[in-house]
Amino acid sequence: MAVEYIHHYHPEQARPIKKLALEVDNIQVRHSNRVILQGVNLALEEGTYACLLGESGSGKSTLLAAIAGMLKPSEGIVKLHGEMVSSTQGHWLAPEKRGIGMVFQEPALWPHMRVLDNVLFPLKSRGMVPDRQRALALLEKMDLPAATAERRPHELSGGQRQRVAIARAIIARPRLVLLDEPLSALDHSIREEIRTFLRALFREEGITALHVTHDPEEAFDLGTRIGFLGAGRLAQWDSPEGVYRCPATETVARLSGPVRFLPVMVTAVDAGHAHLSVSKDSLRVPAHPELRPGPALLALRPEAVLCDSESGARATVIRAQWSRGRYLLELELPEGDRLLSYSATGRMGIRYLKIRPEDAWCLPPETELTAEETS
Ligand SMILES: Nc1ncnc2c1ncn2[C@@H]1O[C@H](COP(=O)(O)OP(=O)(O)OP(=O)(O)O)[C@@H](O)[C@H]1O
Repeated sequence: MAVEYIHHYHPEQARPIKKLALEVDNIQVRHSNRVILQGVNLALEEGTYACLLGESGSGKSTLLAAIAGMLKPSEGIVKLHGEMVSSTQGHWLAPEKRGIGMVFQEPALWPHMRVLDNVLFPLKSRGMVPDRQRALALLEKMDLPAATAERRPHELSGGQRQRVAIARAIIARPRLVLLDEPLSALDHSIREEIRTFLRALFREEGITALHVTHDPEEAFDLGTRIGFLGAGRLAQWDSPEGVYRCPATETVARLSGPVRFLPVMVTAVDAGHAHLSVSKDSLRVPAHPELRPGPALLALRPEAVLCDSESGARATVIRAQWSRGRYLLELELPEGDRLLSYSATGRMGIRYLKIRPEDAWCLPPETELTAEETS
């Protein structure tokens, strides 16, 4: 799937040009002769909040480490705001000079310092003026009033400590903020609360962010761009809608929300659509650009399957789960394939299904590659 780069200016285009805050070009990382990342390209426009999803061990943290300068890639380049900070031709900017703010799963605050001094630490350590007013304003925006600024980290809750860590990461107006699973150790309600702060504060400050998470809800809530790493490669880099509606692979589809797959035979492909049949119905559905006639997978989100019809393919409800004001049903077709659908009722038993072709997506069967095989 094509990686999106800056859209060059064209007089007819109303879209303003934005500068690139980060360019990663053809990065390869090896550990003990094992390829961890292979040919990864991505570009972040200034002010973008991008989220990176991927299965455990797919190389997400390794990519952040390569961008931050905590490891040297064996191939490829990294540029920050147009400046080459890492290349195999000898460019190398030390991590502390890259102007990157970092937030990890654990806040890692200095226990002996007051909250205010923790937030001011990046300024002091770089010999910059410790801007107390800015620190207090950032804490205030994170709903941490002045009295909290006087406390020590152990006198705060886990969610408050992570908000302090976020304020510390942005105090020095970094060129880029990397967040590695920053909310994973927190309760659901606290995660939602901090997401609200992150969204508002990062937009207000115009900060560019790359946020690694394993939680699709978090990625879709925060990300204006979403990337997927699989076996050390970037499988997709797209808008949230693009990822959800047109996933590049079966794994991306699974990791980006509820979905089931039907094995189908594509008889023809025209103008980005595949012709196929499901339960004797002929369908023309949007298709992956690399799809060819032959065996394929039909990816069906719950929205693509209507189950309250009077007629259609017969299926049995095998599970009904109350989900945000409606039921998410799992239905089994006579051949044993399973689909998901939303319904106003959780009634078990027989339903008749219809597929909404415009909400379906046809993609080639996945060929699983491991990072080692790609080397
Ligand atoms: N220093 C290292 N030496 C050897 N192998 C490493 C090293 N660091 C990471 N790896 C391996 O690289 C692969 C990718 O690790 P990484 O932590 O980047 O994955 P991840 O996608 O962030 O995983 P998770 O979601 O579980 O945190 C893993 O197989 C890991 O064991």
